[in-house]
This record gives sequence, structure tokens and C-alpha cells, in this order.
Amino acid sequence: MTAIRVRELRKSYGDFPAVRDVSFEVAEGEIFALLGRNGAGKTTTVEILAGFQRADGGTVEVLGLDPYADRAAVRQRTGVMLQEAGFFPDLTVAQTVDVWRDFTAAPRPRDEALGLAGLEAKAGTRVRQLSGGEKRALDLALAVLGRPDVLFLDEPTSGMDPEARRRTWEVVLGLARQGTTVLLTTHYLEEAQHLASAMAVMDAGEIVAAGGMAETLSAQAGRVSFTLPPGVDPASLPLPVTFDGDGDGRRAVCRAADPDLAAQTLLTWAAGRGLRLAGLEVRTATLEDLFLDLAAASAKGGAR
Ligand SMILES: Nc1ncnc2c1ncn2[C@@H]1O[C@H](COP(=O)(O)OP(=O)(O)OP(=O)(O)O)[C@@H](O)[C@H]1O
Repeated sequence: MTAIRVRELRKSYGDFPAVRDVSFEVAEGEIFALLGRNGAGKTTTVEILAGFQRADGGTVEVLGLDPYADRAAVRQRTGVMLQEAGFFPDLTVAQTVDVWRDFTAAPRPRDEALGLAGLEAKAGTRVRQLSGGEKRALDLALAVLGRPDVLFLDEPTSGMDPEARRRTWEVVLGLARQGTTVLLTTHYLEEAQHLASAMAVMDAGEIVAAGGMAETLSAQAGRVSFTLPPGVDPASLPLPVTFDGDGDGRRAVCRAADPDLAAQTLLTWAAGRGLRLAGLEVRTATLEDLFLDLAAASAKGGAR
């Protein structure tokens, strides 16, 4: 079953087209990552899906409903974590959860919500005294309070330390295992790769890449990197390389569809010449590689 359906969505702010003909679908129980640079249109898309903004064109459906026209019904079944949460700074964490529980049908018990977010020890702390990461955690506790069927998370782990981020990932994965559909935006590509089974990359309001995470990454070239031995002319290598700018600038990178085979070719070549390829690393493609390739393609195609 499709939980979220977006077709030819358009939204402008004045004359500025923030979202231009965006289409994608998220299956029930799936974690879907919406990625892209600052200003790509991700938050605008999430806000429309959560019913906070009205689309200018196209259609959006959440659980078969129009999130703007059927706001009340959609709100009952969705949880939302936007980039800026509107807390009351003088309430404690526990009081904040209690206030939200009053407005939520069949809410989780307070301690369960705080436990999910790792905030048990902060129950008596005033919201204004929380760190940035702890505020994000509180926002997560509130977003999942009503056991939503669909969860919208806009940069859920920004400002979190690695431990809090890992805990949040476990919470999100656990909810998805229980059938919750999750749409998240993030600038942490590792986060998207760890959590999401499908993704779309937006740029300047449009989708520029989309698909299943595993399929997309396996179609992407992997990399073999090594330190070029002194005195070796890169042109003499059996495969083309580029150079990473760090260190002494002699870290050679070979992009290849089959990085294991490329590594073998390079090692055989080096062995035949009595050379050592120091620090050889072989890895399959990551989301970061996809991003770098998209950025390079967009630079080649000229500024939009
Ligand atoms: N209320 C608004 N009025 C005018 N322009 C806006 C408004 N909200 C967003 N924009 C513009 O629309 C574009 C898309 O913004 P949006 O917040 O959707 O991007 P984003 O992909 O979420 O970016 P980020 O990763 O920085 O959060 C940006 O250029 C932004 O400046």
C-alpha cells in the first residue's frame, strides 16, 4: 500500500518556484529520505505533506487523504518534527510532554515517550536549559506521542551527539519495523544510507535522482584509492585516476563500476614494477559519491 503519494507538486513563494513538478511515492512501513542541498525545497515539500502549507499545483495524498483539506483527520495519524519546534521555554520536559498528551488521542505514557527519546534524566529540566540536541530529542518524543502511522522528520538529528543520533536511528528503525511510514530529510548522508530504503534527491525544486537505496548505490561507481608512489607518472597507470586534494595531493582515486576488479588490476600492475600502492582502500559507492557525481554533473550542465 502507498502511504504517501506526491504528483507534480508545485509551490512558489511569490515569483520564486521552490518546488517544481515533484513526484514520488512512499510505501507503507518504508523509510524514505528526501535529500538535497540547502534551499532544494525539502522542507517546503514536508510542510505541504504535513498540511502546514497549501500546494500551488499537483496532488499530495497522505494515507489516501489530502493533508490540507483533511487536516484534522491527517493530524491524528501523523507525527511531525519540523526544523524549529515551538516549545514553551519555562515548562519542564515532563510538563511539555503532559501538555502535548492532553491534545493527543490515545497518547503514549509520558515515561515511555521520554524513554524513547533518551530524556528520562531530563524530565525535571526546563526546556530553555536543554541543549540543541536534547531539544531535538524532545521534539521526537512529541512527534511519536500519538503512535502515528506516518512520521515526518525534518533534519531530526541535527545538533545531536553521535550517541543521541544512534539512539534516534534505533527509534526510527524500530517504528518502521512496527509499520510506521517515515519520510525524513537530512544532510547526514550516512544517516540516510543507514535508515532509508528509498530516496529522492532534490535540487533547485526538482528531483534529480530517485530510487531504492540499494539499487541506486549498486548502480553507482565505487572507488579505489591509494597513495601514488613517488616518481610514478599517473598517465602510466593502467586505469584513469583523479586526485583528492588532501595531504600531499598525491592520493589517487580510481572510480570503477567493479572496484574489486579495478584494485586487482592496479595491484598486478604495481607488482609487475616492484611498486607498492600504500594505503590502498576499496569501497563500494556511498551516497556521498552519488552527491559528488550529481554536483559535478550539475556544474558541467551550467548553473540552473
Ligand atoms: N516562506 C518563504 N518565503 C520565501 N521563500 C521561502 C520561504 N520558505 C522557503 N523559501 C525559499 O524556498 C527555497 C526552498 O526552501 P526549503 O526550506 O524548502 O529548502 P530545504 O531544501 O528544506 O533547505 P534546507 O536544507 O536549508 O533546510 C529556498 O530558496 C528558500 O529560501
